[in-house]
Amino acid sequence: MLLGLLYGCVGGGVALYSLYRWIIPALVQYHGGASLIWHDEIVPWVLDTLTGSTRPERILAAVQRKATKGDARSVVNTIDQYCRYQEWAMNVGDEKGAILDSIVCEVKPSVMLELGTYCGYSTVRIASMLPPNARLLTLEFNPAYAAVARQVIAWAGVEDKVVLIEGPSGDWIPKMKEEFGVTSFDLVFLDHWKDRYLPDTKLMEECGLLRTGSILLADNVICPGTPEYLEYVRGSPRYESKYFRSHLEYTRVEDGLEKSVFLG
Ligand SMILES: C[S@@+](CC[C@H](N)C(=O)[O-])C[C@H]1O[C@@H](n2cnc3c(N)ncnc32)[C@H](O)[C@@H]1O
Ligand SMILES: [Mg+2]
Repeated sequence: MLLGLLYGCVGGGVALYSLYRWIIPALVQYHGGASLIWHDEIVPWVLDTLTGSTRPERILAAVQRKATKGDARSVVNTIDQYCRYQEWAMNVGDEKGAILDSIVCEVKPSVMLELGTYCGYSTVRIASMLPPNARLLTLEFNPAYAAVARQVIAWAGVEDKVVLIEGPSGDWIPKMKEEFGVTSFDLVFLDHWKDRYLPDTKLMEECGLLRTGSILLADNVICPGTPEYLEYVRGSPRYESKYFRSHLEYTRVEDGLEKSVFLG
């Protein structure tokens, strides 16, 4: 009787763990909405409750445990490993990250803006590809995320190239020229909340932060999706726009990056 109860408990535990670890992730990996609900709401809630820590804190701990200090690639690889096999997170990720790398290499920006830092994954990725003397300004309005990002950026040894600005994009974009001496951005990586892509693009235009040839690179244009932004850059004579098909970070759900050249 007691043995039966024990087997029942162990069996139930194994079944629950398998469901959490393999079965549900396999079922949701091709569906954008289901993937985001599972990975971005249910799993973090469970893990936050069980561990008393937050996902950015766990990502930072993985970096401190596994990544080589001063080695940006090792930091990027450590976060990718953690987020692919342990816990999903909203970094641009390895697959779209390779496209981001190639565009940064091609543009060789002197001054670049990133909207949405989160834990600093893409910040480190971009900063490690920048030419000498280039600057990356990155904006994050969540102070807890910014605190983690500062430590990740320092661990990667790229802090000399990065200016992390805390606050909402709508407040900071109009102050970029006077506060940071920016003339215009060579490249802008848009990866903050999706409903801000279009208003912030228009704000950058109004503030004269885009010059002929400036490039906007927007993440997640399919999942979660930015339909108004896509309609704008694809329909406006002021932009020449191209889609790079890929997948939502760490899943098989379709997503991609939109590269838009500002024509003036
Ligand atoms: C998808 S995550 C960024 C991921 C990061 N670029 C990467 O790939 O590693 C989006 C981040 O943007 C921040 N954010 C959203 N809207 C913002 C805004 N209007 N101003 C500043 N930060 C914002 C969120 O707090 C979140 O950390
Ligand atoms: Mg993204």
